[in-house]
Amino acid sequence: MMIIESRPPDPAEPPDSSTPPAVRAENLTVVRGTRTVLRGLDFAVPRGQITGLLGPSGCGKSTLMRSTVGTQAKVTGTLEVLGRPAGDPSLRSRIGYVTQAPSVYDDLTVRQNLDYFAAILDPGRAAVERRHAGVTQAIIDVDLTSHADSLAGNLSGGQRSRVSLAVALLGTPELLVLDEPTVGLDPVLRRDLWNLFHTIAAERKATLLISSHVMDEAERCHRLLLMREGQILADDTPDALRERTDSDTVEAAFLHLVDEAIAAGNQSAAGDTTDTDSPSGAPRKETHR
Ligand SMILES: Nc1ncnc2c1ncn2[C@@H]1O[C@H](COP(=O)(O)OP(=O)(O)OP(=O)(O)O)[C@@H](O)[C@H]1O
Repeated sequence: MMIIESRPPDPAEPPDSSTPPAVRAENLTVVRGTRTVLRGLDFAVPRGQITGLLGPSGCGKSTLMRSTVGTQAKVTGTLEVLGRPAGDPSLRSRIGYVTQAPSVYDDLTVRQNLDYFAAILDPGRAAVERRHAGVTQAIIDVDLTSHADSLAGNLSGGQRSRVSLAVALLGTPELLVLDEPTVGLDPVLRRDLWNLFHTIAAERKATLLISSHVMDEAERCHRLLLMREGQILADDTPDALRERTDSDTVEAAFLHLVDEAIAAGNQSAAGDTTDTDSPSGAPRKETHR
């Protein structure tokens, strides 16, 4: 694998305005239990780029991802994915999704895990060779060739995460939704995975939506959705965010935006006591394009 730079390479191509964005949300609202977890979000995720979804634990990142892949209940508002309503059956083979917990069978080897999922995606005897080639390529992509015949149960946490990622890469999906794929990994593995994400975006022209609560990973994304308490604080490039907030890092920019949101919330609370929907008094959203 190549060495990653701390700044992301340019996207393969500028976003094509004639095709709809990979994800488009308007007034996206999600209720879980008795709580409104996502609060009227508006955003667009452009195609062919890496968009980072960043925010503190519990702010709603996984909920937004589950909504995008169609596994979340009680979703209202508009949510379009690759030009179709989220959850549309036609999207199943076009999206790869990796949850936070690696979903692999411990009693199967790496290759057997992939063979199993490949057979579901692309069944039939006629597809044997195509499946074999796809599985071999996915194992190479995640750098697990030397462990292809190891039982998944005997792998390290990072290696198991990469098996999950390899499963998501089968079938060359147009959109990859990765929920905290680097959590718990050492710095070298994190760097290698980010290299892989950039290769996937550049060579396959795929769109990647990647969540993280590690702010230094933000610098590796083409665009960022910064979230806090179920709302979007900012939707912009890392450069634009740093510039706009006069900050050296995305982390400092994020803190600046949080302070701004709290100050604006305090002001509106002082002037208007009727809006009790926002738990921290933060504004409903601030979307910058
Ligand atoms: N089944 C549920 N019922 C009620 N509330 C829930 C449920 N699942 C999650 N929540 C709440 O929804 C909010 C958003 O959760 P979510 O998992 O989307 O956050 P997150 O940003 O992905 O967090 P993390 O980074 O820790 O994974 C949290 O406050 C959480 O407590």
